[in-house]
Order: sequence, then structure tokens, then C-alpha cells
Amino acid sequence: MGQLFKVAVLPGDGIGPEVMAEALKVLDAVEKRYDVKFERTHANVGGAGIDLEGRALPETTVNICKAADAILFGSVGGPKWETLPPDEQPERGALLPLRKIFGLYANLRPAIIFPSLTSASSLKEEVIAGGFDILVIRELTGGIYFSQPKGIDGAGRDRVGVDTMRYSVPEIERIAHVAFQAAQKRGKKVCSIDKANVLSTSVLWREIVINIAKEYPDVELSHMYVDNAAMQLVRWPKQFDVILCENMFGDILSDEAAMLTGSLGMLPSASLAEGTFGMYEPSGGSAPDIAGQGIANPIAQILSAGMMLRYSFGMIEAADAIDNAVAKVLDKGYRTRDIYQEKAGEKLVNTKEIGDAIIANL
Ligand SMILES: NC(=O)C1=CN([C@@H]2O[C@H](COP(=O)(O)OP(=O)(O)OC[C@H]3O[C@@H](n4cnc5c(N)ncnc54)[C@H](O)[C@@H]3O)[C@@H](O)[C@H]2O)C=CC1
Ligand SMILES: CC(C)CC(=O)C(=O)O
Ligand SMILES: [Mg+2]
Repeated sequence: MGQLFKVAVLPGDGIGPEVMAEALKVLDAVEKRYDVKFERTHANVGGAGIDLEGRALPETTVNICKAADAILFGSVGGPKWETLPPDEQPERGALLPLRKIFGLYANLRPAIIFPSLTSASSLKEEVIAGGFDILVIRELTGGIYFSQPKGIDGAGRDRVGVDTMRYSVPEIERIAHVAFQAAQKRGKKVCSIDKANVLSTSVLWREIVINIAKEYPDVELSHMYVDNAAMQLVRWPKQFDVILCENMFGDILSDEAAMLTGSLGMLPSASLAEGTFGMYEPSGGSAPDIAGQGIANPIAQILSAGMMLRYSFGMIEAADAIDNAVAKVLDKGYRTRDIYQEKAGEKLVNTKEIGDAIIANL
């Protein structure tokens, strides 16, 4: 009897269930090829949680996640729930609390351009020739998304909206260690993003990152203001190896980095706690504009399942096999609409068809 891993499956809203179905098929295929069993328990989250159980993050869902070795998450949110009180909405009522409850402070978002997709990138081919391989490391449980006070005070035209950006020394230290250790295993460069010319959190961030860097003399550290970083990413992405960001900067820059790879639908992510527990989800959202049409790109969700095997289950060979199968399918010209161009060798396929092709190439 091989290994058994418990996976909490939270498809969520919009394209979430559509792309999740393909990732689960890939897990089925992995079970057939490797001596492993993924015991999957489905749970409602986000809008699905509100509609079916009355709240975005039902207690049953939290308990299913607590009993699991990892969470495979789709995406949450959509117009249907946007008029609810902010704290009851899918994003603030489920996704952010899940990150907090499980201490998922380290968000890894690898933006890698597949060689056959260079023409799908929004950048000129000469800028990305030879490819790039960026790992965005985003602090995920602190900063302006979580700090208190937060809210809208007062009445009528006297109302003020308040958000607070706060970072403690230990919060900065632990995410900096993640970035330097990741860099040691790859290009040995960390570019730390901040706005230290304006924000006090950034002044502290920069000071702490410089201190932590002393423990990693083999890694080259540089600093960049976030506005410049947004520009440099589209100017010359190859200059970056590991990009270390606080929560909101990482949220924004990782969507930008995703598009450089061809589509937001290509970018997976791992949200890691101390130890091996993690939540794995595409970097993008529920894409209400294309939901229900069966045309979403499931690659980010499938690669996220691959990251789950790599980071939570230590199944490096199977994770590599998933990455390779995706590369092969792209080489063969299979394209969902978001990465399709009308040219020789490209086949426009839907969500299910590209999922089937990836399994056939596993
Ligand atoms: N982790 C999560 O659950 C996240 C949830 N959201 C929520 O998702 C909803 C929509 O937000 P948006 O700002 O529109 O961002 P989005 O990421 O859902 O969509 C942005 C654009 O990217 C496209 N896109 C995203 N994923 C795709 C895929 N797999 N295949 C093809 N195209 C894809 C969409 O069609 C859309 O044009 C909102 O309710 C938002 O709060 C947004 C980001 C993350
Ligand atoms: C609710 C948001 C913080 C979700 C998001 O945009 C993300 O995690 O990338
Ligand atoms: Mg985002």
C-alpha cells in the first residue's frame, strides 16, 4: 500500500469548479502512475458557501481543511455577492480568513514562460527571447489586507475609509528567509520590492531584509521601489530571479508577471505555512466574464496541484511530470482561448480538451 494524502478540495465560484475538475483528473492520473492515493473531501467556499450553507467560510469547510494534509482551492467571488457587507463577501469572508487560520504566510507564484508560448506574451518576442523564470514571493498574512484598524467610519459625506498597513519584525524576517532560501536553489538573486521613500512599513522592511541577507552571503540582494518594479517587469523581465514583496505589492506584481507568461490562467501558486501544510490555487480569480462557458484555461489550477505534490507531499517526480506534460501539450499547439493566436500549428481547445491532452501526455 502506497502513501495516502488527504486533500480538501474547495472549488469555489465562477471558473473555479470548471478548472478544478481538470486538476482532479490529473490527480486521478497521478494515482494510476504512482503508488499514491489522494483522499479528497469536497467543501463549499466563497459564494458557494454563502448560497449552500449561509456563509462564505462554513465551519464544516474549516474542519475539512483542518483534517487535510493540503487544500486545493479554486477561486472565489463574483458580482452576485458584491453587495453583501464586505466582511461577508467571498474574498474577505473566506479567502483571507483561510490564509490567516492556516498561517499561510508565504505565497509562491512562479512566472515562467513556456518556450512555445513566447508569442502569447504581451511583450515583444525579442524582450522575452530565451525565456524568463521569475519566482514572486509574496507575504500573505500581513500588511494592508489584514492590519487593523480597517473599515468605513462616520455617516454620509463625512464617512472615511480606513486601511492600515502594519508589519512586525518577525513577519518580515520569516518571509525574507523563504525568499533567500528559494534563491539559493535557483538564480541566487533576491530583489526586494518596497516603497521605502514613502512608507514606514517599507523602511522597516528594507532594514530587516538587509539584516537577513547577511545569513545568505551567496545570494545577491537588490532593492526596488514598487512603481519602478512594475515598469521593469515589462521592460526587461529577465533581470529578475526571486522577487520578494509584501502582500499588496505581491498581489499586483504577480498578476502583471502572469500576463508576461501569456495569461493569468497560466500562473499557479502555493500558499505555505510552517511545516508542510499549504493551500494551492491559481493566482487569478473566478473570471466571471468567462465562467460557465467551459473555455477557461485550467493550466494554473493543474500546475497548482503539481505544486501541492512538490511542496506538501514531497512528490518531486510526479510534480515534474505534470510540469512536463503541460509543456508538451503547449509544444503540440493546444491552446485555450486566452493563449490562442490564429496561426499555423495552434489548435483552439476548451477547458476539458486541454485537460485531457495534459493527462494523455503525463
Ligand atoms: N484567489 C481568488 O479567489 C481571487 C478572487 N478574485 C475575485 O474574482 C472575481 C473576478 O475578479 P477579476 O478582477 O475579474 O480577476 P480575474 O483574475 O478573475 O480575471 C481577470 C481576467 O483574467 C481572465 N482570466 C483569469 N483566469 C483565467 C483563466 N484561468 N483562463 C482564462 N482567462 C482567465 C478573466 O477572464 C479576466 O478577463 C472578483 O470577485 C475577485 O474579487 C480575484 C483574484 C483572486
Ligand atoms: C482577495 C484577494 C486578496 C485575492 C487576490 O487577488 C489574490 O490572492 O491574488
Ligand atoms: Mg490577486
